[in-house]
Amino acid sequence: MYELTVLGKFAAAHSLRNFKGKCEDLHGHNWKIEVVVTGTELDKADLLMDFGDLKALMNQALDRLDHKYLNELPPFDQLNPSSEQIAKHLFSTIAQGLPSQVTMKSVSAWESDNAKATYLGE
Ligand SMILES: Nc1nc2c(c(=O)[nH]1)N=C([C@H](O)[C@H](O)COP(=O)(O)OP(=O)(O)OP(=O)(O)O)CN2
Ligand SMILES: [Zn+2]
Repeated sequence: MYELTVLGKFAAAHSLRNFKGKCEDLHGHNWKIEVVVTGTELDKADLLMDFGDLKALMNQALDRLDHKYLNELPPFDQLNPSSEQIAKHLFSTIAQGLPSQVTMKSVSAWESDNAKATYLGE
């Protein structure tokens, strides 16, 4: 089994609905994102998949969030833009673009240097 990890980042504003504290107010974060995929079959170049292709898929998903007010952007107009929901959203978005021999393992969203949420699938 092989595992690849790529890192990305985006900056955005959010507010957490029903959060009884300061995070209910509008504020922003520089999220750091970790995407981890796995698979067993290597291609003719002995790659599970090209890091560049995986980064391109990730960055396409992150570009949609970058410098936005997340609460106005689907699905976060309905779901709270917590780091948990951001990780889950990126997991399903990026998974749709993976080649058939590659499986999404996890997406982690670091909200600060010392706090992250990870989505591992159902
Ligand atoms: N499990 C989660 N907990 C919290 C989330 C989250 O997405 N998942 N998000 C927040 C807020 O976004 C909030 O902005 C974080 O604020 P806080 O915890 O106070 O952290 P700070 O960046 O202000 O750093 P300090 O450690 O307090 O200095 C809250 N919880
Ligand atoms: Zn926040």
